[in-house]
Amino acid sequence: MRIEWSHVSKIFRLKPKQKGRLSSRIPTPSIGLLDFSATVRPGITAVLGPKGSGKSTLLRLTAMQLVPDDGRVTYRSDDGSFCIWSKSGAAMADDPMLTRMKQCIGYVPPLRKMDQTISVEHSLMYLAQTRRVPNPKRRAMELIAQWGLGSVRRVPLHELKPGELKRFFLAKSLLADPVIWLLDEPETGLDEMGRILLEKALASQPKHRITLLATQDMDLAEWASDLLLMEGGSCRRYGRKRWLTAGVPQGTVKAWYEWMQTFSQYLKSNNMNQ
Ligand SMILES: Nc1ncnc2c1ncn2[C@@H]1O[C@H](COP(=O)(O)OP(=O)(O)OP(=O)(O)O)[C@@H](O)[C@H]1O
Repeated sequence: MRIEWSHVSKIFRLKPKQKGRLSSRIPTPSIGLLDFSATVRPGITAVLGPKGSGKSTLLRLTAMQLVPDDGRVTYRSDDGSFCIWSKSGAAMADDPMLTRMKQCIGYVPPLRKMDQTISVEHSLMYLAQTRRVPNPKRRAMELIAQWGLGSVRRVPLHELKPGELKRFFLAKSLLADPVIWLLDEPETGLDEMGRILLEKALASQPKHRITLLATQDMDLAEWASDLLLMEGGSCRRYGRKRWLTAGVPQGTVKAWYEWMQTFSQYLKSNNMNQ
């Protein structure tokens, strides 16, 4: 499997606020992605970049939760078959190829509150059934054990502590054993046990899986095989971690990332002075 993004753009248009109310005047555009092109292969790709550089937009779009304004995402299988997510593709909402592809994607959103009264166990079993996972009860129990949720399996989702909820989201994203695993800042709200279990899952991930790990945590990014650096909604750099980090004396993702940011700031200030 490969994921190819070709000239993908996503612009959010927010109505400007006026005296605390939404005005009907011209909306302010905000760049989510701008002419983003890249291709990723199986392995773990750390998606890095400053706040607002488009990491979450890239993941939500790849999870088919957002529709691109322009360009397309191609999910290309090893047998030559492919599936395209684009504005025109999204119009065919019940396309069986897209539905099948969506089932191959596990997405972990940034931490958010849940007001659901369903228990951890029932929620996982129900979701496994709706996704037609074989033997839903067994799969739910496997994930409860894998993510250390045994003691809270009968607890309603709205009563979970943030760390437990994060582990629940991680478990849920893996229900259908996804070929594509999208993690949006998984470190946020994660407890100590969750951190250990997440690192274990990254270390033992199946060879065919593509994991996109959007993170601000440079230690977590060390688990990646590839690095993708974003800036202003575009791909600034993509490549093997070992080659990119070989260019900095410390040889770490943190040092490479800081060096790239210094370089960016230098270029920006140089352009402003011209
Ligand atoms: N739903 C939305 N409505 C309006 N603007 C949005 C929306 N989602 C993202 N944006 C804007 O798009 C840009 C990219 O945001 P995005 O969240 O993708 O960046 P990010 O790199 O994930 O940032 P962070 O590290 O803060 O999560 C930002 O300017 C953001 O304000």
